[in-house]
Amino acid sequence: MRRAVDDRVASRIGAQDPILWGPDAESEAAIRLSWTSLAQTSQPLVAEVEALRSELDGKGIDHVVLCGMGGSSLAPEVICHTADVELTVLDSSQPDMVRAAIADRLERTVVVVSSKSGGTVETDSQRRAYEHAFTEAGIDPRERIVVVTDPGSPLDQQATEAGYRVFRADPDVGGRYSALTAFGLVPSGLAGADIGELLESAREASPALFADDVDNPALRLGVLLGVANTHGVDKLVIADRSGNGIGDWIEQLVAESTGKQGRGILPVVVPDEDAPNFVPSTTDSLLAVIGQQQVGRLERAARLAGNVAHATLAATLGDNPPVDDSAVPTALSGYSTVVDAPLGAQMLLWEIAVAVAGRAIGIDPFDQPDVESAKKAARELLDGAGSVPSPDFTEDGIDVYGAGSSLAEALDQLLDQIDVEHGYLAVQVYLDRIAYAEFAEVREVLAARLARPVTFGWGPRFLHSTGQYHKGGTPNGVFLQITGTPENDLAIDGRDFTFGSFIDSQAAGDAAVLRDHGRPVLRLHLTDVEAGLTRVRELLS
Ligand SMILES: O=P(O)(O)OC[C@H]1O[C@H](O)[C@H](O)[C@@H](O)[C@@H]1O
Repeated sequence: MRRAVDDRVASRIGAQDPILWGPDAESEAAIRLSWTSLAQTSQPLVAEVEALRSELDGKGIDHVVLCGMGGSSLAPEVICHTADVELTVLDSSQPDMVRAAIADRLERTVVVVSSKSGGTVETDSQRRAYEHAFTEAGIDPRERIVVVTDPGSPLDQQATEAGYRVFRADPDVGGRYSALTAFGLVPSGLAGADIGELLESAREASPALFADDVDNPALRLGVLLGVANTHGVDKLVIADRSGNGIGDWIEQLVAESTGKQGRGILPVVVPDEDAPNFVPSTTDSLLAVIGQQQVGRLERAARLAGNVAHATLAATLGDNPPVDDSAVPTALSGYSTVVDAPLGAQMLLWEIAVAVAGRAIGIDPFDQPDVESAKKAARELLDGAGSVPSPDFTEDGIDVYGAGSSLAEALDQLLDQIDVEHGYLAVQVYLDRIAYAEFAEVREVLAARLARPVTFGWGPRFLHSTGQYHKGGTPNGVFLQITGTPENDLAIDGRDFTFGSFIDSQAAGDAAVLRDHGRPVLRLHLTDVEAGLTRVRELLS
C-alpha cells in the first residue's frame, strides 16, 4: 500500500499517465484514460439528453429500448435500476427475446442503438430488426432510432446516411469504462434517470479517489485485489445486495480488464452474503459486499453508508492485515470488504481500483484480446468456413456435445474435472434470459454441491464480459454450455443468416475456442427448452 502511495499511482491515473502499466500497454493506455475526467467533460450532455427526452415526451414516446452489448448496455442497466426508471435492455441475439422486445409498445418506443466500435453483430442485427419493424408499422425509423457510437465508426457512417440522431462519444474511453460517457448517459437520461446527479456524485468523490493517500478507498481496493492475486487468490466473490445489477457491471470491468495472459481475477456474482461461495468461501477468493445492507455478522466486514470519501473500504482495511507485498495469501483469502457509495462515485471507485489492480498483476487493463477469437469462430461458422459440430448423442431431446454415454455421465465427467483447489465452473446459458430467469438459481445449487466457485452467464451477453476471462484468464475453469431451439426463428434484413443461426454459431464458436485453449466444455442443446431445463436441473441437484 505504501508503495502505491509513494509511486503516486492514484494521482497519476487521474492525470492520465499512460506509462503506469509498462511499455507494452503504453500505446493502448494513451488512448484509454479519458474516463478519469468524465465527471466534468460529460457535463454538456446532460442538457442535450434532457432536451431530446422532452421532445420525445411531447410526442408520447416514453418507452426506451437499448440495443447494445457489454460496456454499451451494462452501465445504463444499473443506472436505470438504481434510479428506478424503466429501460428495456436488448442485449441478446436470441430470436424469441428480440421478437418479444419488438412486440412491446412499438408505437411508443424510442430505440437507442449503442456500439462503440460500431461493428458488433448483435447490435447491428437488433438495429436491422427494429428498422424493419418500424417500417412495417408505418413509423419512420428516423423518428425513433437514436445512435451512440464513436466518431467515424461504421455505425456512425450508416446512421448519418440514414438520417438518425447520433451522439458521438469520447473515443479515448474503452467500452467498460464508458459508464459516464454518452453510452451510459444517453439511454439512462432518456429513460428518466437523473444523469446530472450521477455525474455530480462522481465529481464529488474524485479528489478522495485520486488522492495518494493510504485512506483512498479505490487505491486500497485495487492494492488488495492486486496483491491477493499475485499470491494466488484469483476469485472475487461479489455479494450484490444493491438489487440494481451493479454486480454485473463490476463483473465485466474486473473480468475483461484483468483476465488475460493466463492471469486475472474471476468475478463470482452472488445475490447476497448468504449465498454459497460467499459463505462458505474458498481459500482462493476475496469477498466484497455491495449495497446498503447490514453485514455486521461477517467477521471482518464493516458497514458504512454514505459518501465514498469515508468509504467502508478504508474503515475495513484499517482494522485488518496491512496490504503490502509481504501479506501472505491466507491472510487475504476469504477477506471481506464492503463497498457502499452513491452510484457515480462507486463506479469511479471500481474503475480506479481495477486499473490499480491491473498494474499490480502486470497486465494491460484496457484491452480484451481474447474476445475477438470467439467472434471470429462464430463468423467462420456463419460463412460456412468452419465445420458445424454434430452431437455425440441425444437423450431425452437433449443433444449432447461431449464425452460420456449418458447425460448423467457426461455431466459427472465434466464436473469431475474441476480442480478441487483452484478450479471453477462457468454455466453459460444461451436462452431467453427473461422467460427463463429462474434457471439462474442453478448456480447456487451447483456451488453448494461442488464447494467451488460457480459463475452463471446468459449468452451471448457474457461473451462481452466474462468471455474474455474464460479464454484468456487463469486456466482453471470448466464450462457447461446450454443452448436451445427457439420457439420461432427471426430473419435479419440484409443478412444471409437468421438470429437463430447467429446465436447457434456464437455458442459453437465460443465452445471451439475454449476447447482450443484446452478448457473442458460440455454443450447441451435442448430441443424442447422447458422440458430440457427441468431435466438438467434434476441432474444437477
Ligand atoms: O460497444 P461495442 O463496440 O459494440 O462493444 C461491445 C462489447 O464488445 C466486446 O465484446 C468487448 O469485449 C466489450 O468490452 C464491449 O463492451
